[in-house]
Amino acid sequence: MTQILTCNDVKVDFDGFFALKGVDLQVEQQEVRFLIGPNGAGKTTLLDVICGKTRATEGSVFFQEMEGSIHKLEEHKIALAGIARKFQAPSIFPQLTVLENLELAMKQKKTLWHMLFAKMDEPTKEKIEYTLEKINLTQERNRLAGFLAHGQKQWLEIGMQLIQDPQLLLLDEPIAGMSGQEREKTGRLIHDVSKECSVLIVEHDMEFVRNFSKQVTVMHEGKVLCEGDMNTVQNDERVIEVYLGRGKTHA
Ligand SMILES: Nc1ncnc2c1ncn2[C@@H]1O[C@H](COP(=O)(O)OP(=O)(O)OP(=O)(O)O)[C@@H](O)[C@H]1O
Repeated sequence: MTQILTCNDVKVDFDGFFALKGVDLQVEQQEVRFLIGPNGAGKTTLLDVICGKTRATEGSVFFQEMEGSIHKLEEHKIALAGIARKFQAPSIFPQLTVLENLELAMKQKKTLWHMLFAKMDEPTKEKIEYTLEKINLTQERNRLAGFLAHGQKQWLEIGMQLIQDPQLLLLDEPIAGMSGQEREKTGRLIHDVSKECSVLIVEHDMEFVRNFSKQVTVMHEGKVLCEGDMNTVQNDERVIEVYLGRGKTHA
């Protein structure tokens, strides 16, 4: 398998407080990687570094075949290079339909001329149909996004990222607030997505991780504590200590 992302010794210093103290992480092509760990472990900060929202103080982040580390690139350049980030709060346009939201997301990569004057060509239409199908919203295409159920809004947002053809999708607690059925559908969607792009997910819900993970990376106090399948990490003494040692029982 080819690596798509390599983080080497990534450190983040917030005015003297090191949120990341030297993180090494590799993600392979078509991999779904879960990132877990107690509150404050540095999971979100790591996603922020990868997408360019936060600057690493030290270390490097290599993406695909790109020359040099991407950690000094601006956020929009990293997005253009193929790293998409879905934040916890949906950023869909509630007053537009599902279809219009996807059209808008697709146009983000185009020129101003295209955005204003170009009609949707056949490949664009096909792409939108394909994405609608993938995120399970074909039937909802003409509904205003604001009226969608919570889970559907999250899927639309994932669709708006996917339509821009990322090679790596970063998700921060994608199932927060979802019903059991929505979680199940989201898990399947993520695995479906991974056929086309790698997915790195921060998640606290251990049942979801257990059900949908292959490889899990556990972070603790700004470092990677251990890696492996869920069975391996759950039985790792260090992991038991950081979860149970702090009175947490959900690992
Ligand atoms: N902008 C910032 N300035 C100062 N400290 C920060 C900043 N952002 C995060 N931190 C601190 O860095 C540490 C890591 O935070 P981070 O949000 O990455 O952890 P996390 O593992 O995602 O936690 P959670 O699971 O609670 O979301 C925390 O102690 C947090 O308070």
